[in-house]
Amino acid sequence: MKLVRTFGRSKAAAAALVETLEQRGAANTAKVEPVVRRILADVRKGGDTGLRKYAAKFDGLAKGQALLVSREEMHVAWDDTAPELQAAMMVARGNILAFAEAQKPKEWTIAPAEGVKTGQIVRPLGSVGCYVPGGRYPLPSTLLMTVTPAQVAGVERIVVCSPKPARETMAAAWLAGVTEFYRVGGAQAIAAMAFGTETIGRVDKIVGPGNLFVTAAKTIVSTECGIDMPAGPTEIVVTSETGDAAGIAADLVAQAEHDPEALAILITSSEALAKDVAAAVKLQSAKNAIAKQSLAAQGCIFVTESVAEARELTNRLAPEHLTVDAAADLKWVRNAGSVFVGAYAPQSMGDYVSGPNHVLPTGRVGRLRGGLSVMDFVKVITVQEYTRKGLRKIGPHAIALAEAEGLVGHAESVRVRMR
Ligand SMILES: NC(=O)c1ccc[n+]([C@@H]2O[C@H](COP(=O)([O-])OP(=O)(O)OC[C@H]3O[C@@H](n4cnc5c(N)ncnc54)[C@H](O)[C@@H]3O)[C@@H](O)[C@H]2O)c1
Ligand SMILES: N[C@H](CO)Cc1c[nH]c[nH+]1
Ligand SMILES: [Zn+2]
Repeated sequence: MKLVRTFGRSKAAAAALVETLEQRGAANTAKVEPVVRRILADVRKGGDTGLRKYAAKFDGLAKGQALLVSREEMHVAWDDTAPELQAAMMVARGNILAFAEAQKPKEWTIAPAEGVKTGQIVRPLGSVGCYVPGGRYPLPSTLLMTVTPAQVAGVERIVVCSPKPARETMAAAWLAGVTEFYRVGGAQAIAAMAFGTETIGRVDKIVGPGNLFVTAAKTIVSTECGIDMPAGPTEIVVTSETGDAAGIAADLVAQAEHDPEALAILITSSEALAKDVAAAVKLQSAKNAIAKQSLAAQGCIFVTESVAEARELTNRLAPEHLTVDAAADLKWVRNAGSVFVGAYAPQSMGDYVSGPNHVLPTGRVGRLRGGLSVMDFVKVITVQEYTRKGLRKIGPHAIALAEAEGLVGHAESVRVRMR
C-alpha cells in the first residue's frame, strides 16, 4: 500500500490523490460507458436474442438453455448444501429480516389544526429486480440481502438475475422463496430488467451491487427505471489511531479481495500504526491474488497531520464501509455507507450475518444515503383530509399565499368550498 503524508513535502501530491479519489466513481463509469451503452441498445432492440448473445459471450450460457432457474433446481441446490451452510444462511436471513422489519417506515397521522388530518401511508413497489453478482465469486449472501427487505416491504413481484448461478446462490434463492430467477448477469441483465424482453418482464426498480459494467448500466437506465444507488466495486476506509494493526490489515485485505478495482484505505495520524498496518497487509495479502492487485493499484495509507484532519478526509471520501476505533467516533462521522465500531467488529460480519444490509453506496454516494433497506422497496405516500371547519380555519392562509403567487384559480378552489 502506498504511504501518503498529507503534510510537508508530499502535501501537494496528497491533495491531488484525494481529488482523484473524489472523481473515481464518475471516471470509472466513463471508462466502460461505450461498451455498456452498446449492450443496453442491443438488448433493448433484440430482446431475448440480444440478451442470449451477451450471456453466451460473457457467462457461457448454452444455446437453448432455459433462462429461468426452476424451483426444482433451487430445491435440489438446497438439498445438496451442507448443513453448516444451510444453518449459516438461515441465521443470516433471520437477522436481515429482523433488521428490515425494524427499519420499515410506519404509517402515522397528525392534526395541524382542528378538522385537519395529515399523515403518511406506506405502500410497496409493484416489482423489483435484484441483481446478484456472480462473476468472480458466487454471492448467495447478496441474494439474501436484496430479496429479504423486498419481501418485508411486501413487493409483489421479485425478480432475481445472476450470471452462471452457483449452487449456493440457488440454495439461498430456495430458502428465500424466490420464484423468478434468471441466469443472466452484467449490463445485459440490467437491460432486460429495465426494458423487458420476451422472457423477462420489465421491473419498476433495479437494486443490488455489481462490477463496473453492472454499475454503469444501472446508472444509464436510471432515467427510465428506478435504481437504488451505485453499489459498485467495494470500498473500505479504516480511520484509526489506536486500532490493532493485524485486525485492520485483515479487513483491508478482505474487502480488497472482491475486485481488482476495489479501494482499500487506512487514514491515521499515527506514523507507527501506518507502518505496522502496511507491513501486516503485505504479509496477509501475499497469497491473495486479487487483493494484492487492488491493494497495489489503489490501496493507500494516508498519514495526516492531526486527528481532526483524518476525520475530515474520511467524511470527504464518504466510503462504502468505514471502521472507527470506538462508539465516541460516531459523533464526527457524517458520510459513510455502513460503520463498524471497534476492534471486534470485522466488516465481514456485516457482509454476512449482522443484519444491516451489505449492499452499500460507492463512489462517494455515502454523502447522500446509507445502504439498501426496506425503504428502497416502499413508497411513503402523504395523505391530507379536511372537514369544513378545518378548511375554514386554515383555508385563508392558502388563499393569501395563492394570491401572492398570482394563482387565482388556486385561491378560488379553496374559497369556493369555504362559502
Ligand atoms: N457496493 C456493494 O454493495 C457491493 C456488494 C457486493 C459486491 N460488490 C461488488 O460487486 C462486484 C462483483 O463483480 P463480479 O465481476 O464478480 O460480478 P458481476 O456479476 O457484477 O459481473 C459479472 C458480469 O460482468 C460482465 N462483464 C465482465 N467482463 C465484461 C466485459 N469485458 N465487457 C462487458 N461486460 C463484462 C459480464 O456480463 C458478467 O456477467 C465487485 O466489484 C464487488 O466489489 C459491491
Ligand atoms: N463486502 C461486500 C460489499 O462491498 C459484500 C459481500 C458479500 N460477500 C462478501 N462480501
Ligand atoms: Zn465483502
